[in-house]
Amino acid sequence: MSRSPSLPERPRLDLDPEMSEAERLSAIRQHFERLVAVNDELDDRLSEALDRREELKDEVEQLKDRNEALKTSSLYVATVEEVTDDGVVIKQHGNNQEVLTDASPHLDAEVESGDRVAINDSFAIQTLLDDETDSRAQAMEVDGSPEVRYEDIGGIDEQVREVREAVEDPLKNPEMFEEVGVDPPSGVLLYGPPGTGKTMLAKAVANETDATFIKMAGSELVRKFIGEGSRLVRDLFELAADREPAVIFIDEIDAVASKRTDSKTSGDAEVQRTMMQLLSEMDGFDDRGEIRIMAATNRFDMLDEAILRPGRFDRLIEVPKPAAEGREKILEIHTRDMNVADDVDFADFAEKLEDYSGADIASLATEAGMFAIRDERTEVTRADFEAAYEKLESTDETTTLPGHTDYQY
Ligand SMILES: Nc1ncnc2c1ncn2[C@@H]1O[C@H](COP(=O)(O)OP(=O)(O)OP(=O)(O)O)[C@@H](O)[C@H]1O
Repeated sequence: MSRSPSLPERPRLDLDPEMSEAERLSAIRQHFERLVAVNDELDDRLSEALDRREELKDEVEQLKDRNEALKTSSLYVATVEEVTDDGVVIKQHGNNQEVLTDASPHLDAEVESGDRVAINDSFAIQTLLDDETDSRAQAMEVDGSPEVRYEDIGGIDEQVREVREAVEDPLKNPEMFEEVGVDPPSGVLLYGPPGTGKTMLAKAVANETDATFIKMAGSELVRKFIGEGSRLVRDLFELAADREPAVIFIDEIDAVASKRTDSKTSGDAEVQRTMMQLLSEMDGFDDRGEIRIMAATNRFDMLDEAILRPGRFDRLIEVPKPAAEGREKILEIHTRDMNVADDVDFADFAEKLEDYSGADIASLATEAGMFAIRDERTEVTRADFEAAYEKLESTDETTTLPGHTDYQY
């Protein structure tokens, strides 16, 4: 930081009593001239300082305006194509329009070709965004060979059968559908309470068909920047086309496909645009080859009917919480690798796990194992399962777990 130069030294008047009248007059005159010079210099400094203060004030105002603009207006996402002497060429996401524009002065030196940027209504670059590949990688989970198998899923055999028919058969035997002359379902929507195995079903079917599993959370599609959600949807389908056979799985689809609300905020409009992009990708689905699309929701009641039309999510599969027999099966699955004592009767124990989801049962089994470990035992006993049950039930009184919440679906 630069320091302001030190102030000029204050002139001193030294009058010697020995001096003649004329000498004293001359000394006083010189002192007066020095005082005037110092005064002039101080005047200059003062006016410089005042100018600087005005400049800083302007800068503060500009920063305030920019801050306000960033806070209140929606920004669009674009990629920098080229930095030229005449300005910066950007390409907007969403409509691919190229525009010659400028960066805000504070970004001028930083903008480089290939950067992802946020632009305002007049196309001026406002912010440099994170690397796109990072944000895409965050938004999508890609698994070349998911480990879940059908045998790992308990209590929902009928749903497994339906998913196999709607997703696996068209991937494995497309010619059968052609010969018979029926179109396989375009998209499969799994709906039901959380933790019932919807994601597992999608992973298992991808595993069984040697397909790449590509998961995107609906909440990730609801992005801050205009054009980003629809761009991610396009990326999702492009990635699936590169990796086919592939199973696309959109979790929490209600985040992008809820019934239209009356409010007209720019955020809602953006969600709407993202949903439109999703619908248009699905409508062009016939030519997409070996890609199957699945989605899941806990909020079936909230869905916009547009996504349920034929050619879109036209196969609905309800995945409920398991009944007692299913709960027993899930208990067995999650204790497969455990050393369970002979006094444990899963059929009996499953009876009391009324309203437990598969995920609740998975945590109960882990919890029972933890009780044995704490006790330094290698065998998990009936008492451990009872203790785990008591623990989860008491947690339930203060939180919403295990899944005793009323979900509307
Ligand atoms: N039917 C089931 N059989 C065996 N394990 C299950 C079952 N359902 C859930 N689980 C266990 O719960 C975990 C979470 O399940 P999953 O992610 O498939 O649920 P989900 O229905 O997709 O939930 P959400 O709606 O919260 O995404 C699984 O990894 C598994 O351990």
